[in-house]
Parts: sequence; C-alpha cells; structure tokens
Amino acid sequence: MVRISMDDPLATLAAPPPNETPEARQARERREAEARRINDAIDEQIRQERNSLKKKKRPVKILLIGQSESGKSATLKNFQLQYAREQWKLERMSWRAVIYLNLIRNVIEVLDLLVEAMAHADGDKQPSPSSPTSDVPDSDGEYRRRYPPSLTFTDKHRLLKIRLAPLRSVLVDLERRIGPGSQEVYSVSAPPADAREPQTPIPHSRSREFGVSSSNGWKSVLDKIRQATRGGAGPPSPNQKQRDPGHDEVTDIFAGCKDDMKKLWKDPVVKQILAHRRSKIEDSSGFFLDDIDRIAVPDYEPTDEDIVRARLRTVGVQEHRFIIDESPSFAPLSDHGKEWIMYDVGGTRSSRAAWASFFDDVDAIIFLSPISCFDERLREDRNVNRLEDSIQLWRSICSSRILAKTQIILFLNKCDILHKKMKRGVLVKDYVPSFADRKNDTMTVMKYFQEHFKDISKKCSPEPRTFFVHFTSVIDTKSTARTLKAVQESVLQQHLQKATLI
Ligand SMILES: Nc1nc2c(ncn2[C@@H]2O[C@H](COP(=O)(O)OP(=O)(O)OP(=O)(O)O)[C@@H](O)[C@H]2O)c(=O)[nH]1
Ligand SMILES: [Mg+2]
Repeated sequence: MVRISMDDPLATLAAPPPNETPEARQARERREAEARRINDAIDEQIRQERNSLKKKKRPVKILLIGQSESGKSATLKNFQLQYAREQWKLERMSWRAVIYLNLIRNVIEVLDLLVEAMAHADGDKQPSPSSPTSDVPDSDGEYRRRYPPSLTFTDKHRLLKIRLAPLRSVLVDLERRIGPGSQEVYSVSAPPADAREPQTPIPHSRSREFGVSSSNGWKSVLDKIRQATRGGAGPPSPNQKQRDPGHDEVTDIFAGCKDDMKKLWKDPVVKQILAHRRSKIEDSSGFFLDDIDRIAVPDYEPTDEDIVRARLRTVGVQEHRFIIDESPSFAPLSDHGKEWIMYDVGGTRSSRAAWASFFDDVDAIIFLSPISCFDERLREDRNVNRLEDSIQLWRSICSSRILAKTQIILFLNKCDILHKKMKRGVLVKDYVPSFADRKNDTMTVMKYFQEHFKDISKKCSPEPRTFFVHFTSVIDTKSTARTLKAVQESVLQQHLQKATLI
C-alpha cells in the first residue's frame, strides 16, 4: 500500500488515484514512461544546441607563418585596416617613428656606399662607419667587382657625408626607442666563396637574433613610441602641449636633412653606384627614398600604404583580435560579431620553434612565401637561398601530422617585386636550374612556382587536402582586401563545419 505524506502537495498530485485497477495502472505507467522519454529527448536537444552554439561562438584562430620578411605582419596590417579601423587610427602616428627609421636606414645604406667608394678613391681602406669589417672590399679586385669604374667625386659628395652624419645618431636613438624589432637579424657566418653579391649589406655585428618574447610585439613597440614621444605616461608638460603628438627632436633633425637626403638619392654618381649592384634598394623592405618630400616634413602623417610598407621585425608572438561583422555576405554563415584571433610570429630561423605550440589550436594557417626571392639569400644564414628555405618550410608544414586536418592557405607573395625582376631581365634559371628554358616572364614563373608548391602539398600531406593558393602583393591594400574576403569565406566555412561535426 502506498503511504502519502499529507505535508507534500506535489506527492499528492503525483500519487496514483486510490482504487486504481491493474489495467489503469499499466496505462498510467506507459503514459509516464512516454512523458519521461520525450522529456529526456528535449533535454538532449537543448544540450546539443547549447554545445554547438558554444563551439560556433569559439573565435576563429589563424596563424600566420613564413620566413622573415615574407609579409606576415604586412598581411596582418591589411586585416587590421579592414576590421579594426579604430585601433588603426589610434596607432597611425606611432608608425611615424618606424617609417623615419626605415627611411634613415635607406639613406645610411646609400651613404655608406658613397663613403666607401670615396675612401677607395682617396686610397683609404678604412671601413665606413656602419660597414662591417667582413663587407669591406679588401682588394682592388673586390672593389672593382662591387663598384663601377671611373667614379668622379666632388665637394658636393664630401659635404653630403658631413651634413647627413647627424642621421647616424638619430638612427641609434630610434633603434633604442623601438627595441629589438628595429634591427634585422644578420648572419654571423661568411657567405660561400662563390656567392654573388649579397642582397643586402651586412651592418653592425650587434644585429644578432633576439629571444622569443611576447612582450616585444608591435603593439607594445607602438605603445612605447607613443609614451616616449609624449615624454612618458604622465600628463604632458606645457611645452609639449604646443606640439603635435609625436613631434620631437627626431622630426626636426629629419626635416633639416630633407634637402640633403634628396640630393644624395638623386645624385648621378650615387645612381651609377646603385645601378652597378645586382640587388635593387627599391625592392628592399621598408623602402621610402622616393617619398622624402612627403615624409621629411614636421606635420607628416603616415598614410595607410606607408604603414603597410613600414618594416618592423616581429619579435616573439603577437596576438591580434578582430571582430569581423561588417560583411553582409557572411550573414548566412556566421552570427554577426564573430571574433577572429590572428597570431603573427617572427620568421627568422631561430624564432620558428615557437610556432609549433599553436598548431593544435588554430583553424587555419596562412603560409607566406615571397616568390620574388629566388635570387636572394637569408639574412640570418647567407649560405641559404631564400626560396629554397621557404620551400623546405612549406614541405615541413605540409608533412606535419598535427596539421593534417588544418586548412593551409598559401600566399605566393611579393608578385610585384617578381614582376619588376622579370622586367629587369633577371633569369630564374640562373638560380633555379629546374626552371630550364621556360619563358622568363612573370606569369610563367608564377605558374611554375605554384605547381611546385602544389606538388609538395600533394606528396607530403599525411591526408588529402585542398590546395588553397593566392598570388599576392600584400602592400597593395585594395587587392589584398579582396584576397582576405576569399580567405575569410573558406576559413569560416571550415570553422563552422568543424563546430557542427564536433
Ligand atoms: N613590394 C612588396 N613589399 C612587401 C610585400 N609584402 C611585404 N612587403 C614588405 O616587406 C617587408 C617585410 O614584411 P613583413 O610583413 O614585415 O615580414 P614578416 O614576414 O612579418 O617578417 P618577420 O616579422 O621578420 O618574420 C615590409 O616592409 C613589407 O611592407 C609585397 O607583396 N610587395
Ligand atoms: Mg613580422
């Protein structure tokens, strides 16, 4: 007999009716079991929907990888330009110091060549102030190989050497302010005996690799610049109030050197020296010599393109977050306001070990390979061809088991520089013998490299994977915006598919 507590009204309601017949009891129990089954099914459905929502809300994570100077940070800046306009505007003036640094580097690189040639003409074999001992032509034969014959120097050149000297201390000051990212990593080993002229001169021996540290990212560099130009984190002094933010002594010296910088860059003897070199300074990272008029003025404000072209080496790993919600074309795919996290990493050889810790948690990898670099050597190891290094890297990424299911998107980058090299008549087969007698034009070269990368992806991937490739020149913000849209679409699709499957 069922005992009912008179204190519990629910128990009273749930209790079977008194005098229930066995048939009625069976029917009631069947009804109750069915109700429980429906209840459980609803609970399960709610649990699944909640889980799926949670996974869909998970940010999309993208890792940018590739060798140093392949264009990872420039790609990230394009994302920021599209999807983090406010932050972009806030950071704009802080990029000015980096652009000054880039331009001063360009000027000093050219000045060093001039000074060295003048010293040789004067019979002086001393290295110029920022030339490393190893890069000084130590024989007449070496000098003749590197400089054109019969250069004529005048007082104008000697004056330029003196008048542009203050830029050397400005450079040191900027490097100190900006930190390790302001300097490139250079090889400590000598190039092979048969090496052609190096792509870039090797400056001070102090430029060695720095450790991986997340606190040295570009955001913290820009903050540092902002604070330094404001004279610290405290309130501005009355003096500072009258100046535009970021205006300082560097700006004044820089504006004061404007005419001499232009004279140096336009000088016919300097042009002769530069024309004799195989590598073109115009193709180097952070080249701004054509923009002196615009940049060396007190009220210079960097344009979007200047910022994308500015070179600041990535030290450590930098995390950037974007809310991508402006594109109506994604409305059916995503809930608006989806968070994307992008990781930008340093690409020098000694930085690459840090990449692996991100492999198991990212939705996609954007791999940048600068295909214009088929005739260049790695700065950090001058025995290694840059394209060869990039291909090795691609092979190891494609072969990785941890990345077997990760979407990898290849950017064959710096197509603009490749095109310039083709127009100058640089022969690919001189550096890539397998290219053989194919037509030495941009399209043929692009297609040839694309096939090579595709082949590796097919042969080395542990599981079949789709080959996503884009030909890019990421300093071109308009065309890159279109590429990034396509990238988003495919990454998001895969991300949502994964969320549904898990
Ligand atoms: N002309 C041209 N320059 C490019 C292109 N992509 C990048 N650059 C420039 O090349 C330089 C190096 O690019 P970064 O984005 O700093 O290279 P990175 O891969 O981040 O290099 P690390 O931080 O050292 O690993 C910068 O000055 C860029 O503006 C391109 O497609 N064409
Ligand atoms: Mg970088």
